Amino acid sequence: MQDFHHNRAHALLEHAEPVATAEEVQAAVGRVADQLNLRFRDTEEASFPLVLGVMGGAVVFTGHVLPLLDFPLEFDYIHVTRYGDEDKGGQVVWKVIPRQSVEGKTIIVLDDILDEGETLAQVKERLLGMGAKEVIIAVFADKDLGRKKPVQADIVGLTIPNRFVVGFGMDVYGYWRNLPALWAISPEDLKAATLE
Ligand SMILES: O=P(O)(O)OC[C@H]1O[C@H](OP(=O)(O)OP(=O)(O)O)[C@H](O)[C@@H]1O
Ligand code: HPA
Repeated sequence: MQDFHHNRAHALLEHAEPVATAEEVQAAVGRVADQLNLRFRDTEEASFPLVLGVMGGAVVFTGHVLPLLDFPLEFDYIHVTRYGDEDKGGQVVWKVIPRQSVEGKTIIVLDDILDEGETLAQVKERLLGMGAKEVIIAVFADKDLGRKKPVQADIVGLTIPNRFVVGFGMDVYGYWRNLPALWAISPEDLKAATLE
């Protein structure tokens, strides 16, 4: 079984093409942090935003961006998924909803990728429905689909091509969230690794 996963995970990377190096990834994280710091610097209101990381993909991005933020904040996570171990999105499933009140709060939602936008559209709608004052969406990567999405990100680290990508928290069939750089998986390798 271990051999199976080892081989399958490596086969998926065999023809992968680089999308962003580890250095470019870190530069993108820095840009997101700079924009958030600018937005929350010297705000008139006693702004104390609640940062919500959207697990599981946002775990790496969140871990890198949080220490770069220089304003007081509180942090929690939500867990929402719609891809599971697939390369195509399905229904949005909420595994963990916000565990504290969001009422009246400014929320910063951190996620790894805005792809078709279904996940973050639902997240934003739900948070606003729960009484959040404002929802600011910051994503590490925005996939250029060449069409309008149901939600826009307020802050984007990198705009990436319309390819299935992996690394920096993003997985392919559950593998390779741990890669420090971003790679596009070849469609043939994606197909070959599909389990019946
Ligand atoms: O814009 P969309 O097309 O909705 O896709 C974006 C979402 O897909 C990924 O989550 P996924 O469902 O793969 O779960 P994960 O975070 O556990 O990887 C990613 O973390 C985003 O939350
Ligand atoms: O391109 C992607 N890669 C990994 N996870 C994703 N979730 C949405 N799009 C992607």
